[in-house]
Amino acid sequence: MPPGPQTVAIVGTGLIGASLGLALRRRAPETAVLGADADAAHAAEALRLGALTGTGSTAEVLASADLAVLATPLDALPALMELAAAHVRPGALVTDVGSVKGAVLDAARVLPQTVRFVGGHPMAGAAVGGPEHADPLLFENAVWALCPSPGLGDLAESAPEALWMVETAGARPVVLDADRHDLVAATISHLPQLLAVALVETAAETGADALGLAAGGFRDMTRIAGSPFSMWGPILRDNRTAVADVLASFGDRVGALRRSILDDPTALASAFEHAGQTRAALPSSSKGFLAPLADVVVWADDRPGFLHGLTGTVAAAGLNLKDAELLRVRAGEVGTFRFGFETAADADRAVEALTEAGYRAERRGEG
Ligand SMILES: NC(=O)C1=CN([C@@H]2O[C@H](COP(=O)(O)OP(=O)(O)OC[C@H]3O[C@@H](n4cnc5c(N)ncnc54)[C@H](O)[C@@H]3O)[C@@H](O)[C@H]2O)C=CC1
Ligand SMILES: O=C(O)C(=O)Cc1ccc(O)cc1
Repeated sequence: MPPGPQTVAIVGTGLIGASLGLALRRRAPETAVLGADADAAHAAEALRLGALTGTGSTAEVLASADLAVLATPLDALPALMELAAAHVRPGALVTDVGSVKGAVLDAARVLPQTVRFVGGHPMAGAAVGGPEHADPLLFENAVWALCPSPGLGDLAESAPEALWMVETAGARPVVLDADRHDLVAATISHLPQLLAVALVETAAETGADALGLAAGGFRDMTRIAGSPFSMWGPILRDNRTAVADVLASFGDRVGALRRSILDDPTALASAFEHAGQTRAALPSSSKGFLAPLADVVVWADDRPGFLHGLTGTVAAAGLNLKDAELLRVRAGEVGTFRFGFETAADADRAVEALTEAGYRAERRGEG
């Protein structure tokens, strides 16, 4: 891992900022992490949770930083770039966590030549904001997109602090250009957010009885429908061109599905088959699209302490759980858990230890 900075400043200590602080404090306790927030209660809460080693005004923390992370909603960034231009020390690196990158790289042009900027976007989050929902493991195994300013070249040479931050947070850096990032984010993040909203609105328009009948599929597809507009409004504004293009292509696809439902069952079947194959090829066990983890599936028992015993067995075998997911559960019925391990050997050992302890556990997938 590249060497870390002495002092990190996090401006905006909400969900993402405080989660990053918690992860850095855990993995790099020698690094000072200073925080500032327009809402003093958020900075105080992040400090109380142990995500920060100190707090100060935005200008103060920016002036102390070797690495400054802007973790506010997107609409605050242009003014914060001006503040960073006035206060960040020469030689320091500035980054952000915003969900759109082209507009942020434009705003970063006010930084002086002596201050480097790399746009960042962790591909992990939650539908609720605020430091009270912070989680040190939020970024574990997630992809973290990095979009360097023009002229920076290889980040390992020009901005190792950015790679250090991502890796220390437990995430996997993916370097790409801002335009490509914004088109991909429009497709795999901004479109799904809009579809979740549209699905709920469509069902609500059909009537309360429709929502009452909704099953797991509707729930899965609409989990993010309630994400805060205070975050999504600026995202959709800053990425409106790419989002409008992606919505138009999606509209064409919906139109084609409608035509094939009415007159072309073969085309409909082939769309299902192609989508099924494409979806199956996604590594289910990593949060992003990089190297998959090795999976173990464990059948749940409806008894108190089940999960505690399960994770205890894995820990007692000296194995490091990288990811966990409840796969199927309905009220009053048992489900299955998927556990992800870094290597196939770890996953095999977990199956052995769990089976010995009386659980039904199996390896899944080829990983
Ligand atoms: N929540 C999510 O799932 C993800 C969010 N992001 C991006 O991260 C950014 C932050 O999101 P969250 O942490 O979820 O939001 P949040 O609402 O939990 O935190 C934002 C914090 O910034 C503070 N703030 C607002 N304006 C400020 C200013 N001018 N100066 C200092 N502090 C200010 C707020 O008081 C709040 O504490 C957004 O730009 C979003 O695009 C990226 C990936 C995932
Ligand atoms: O909760 C989820 O599944 C998300 O997809 C969260 C999320 C929201 C915004 C981003 O820019 C990145 C990730």
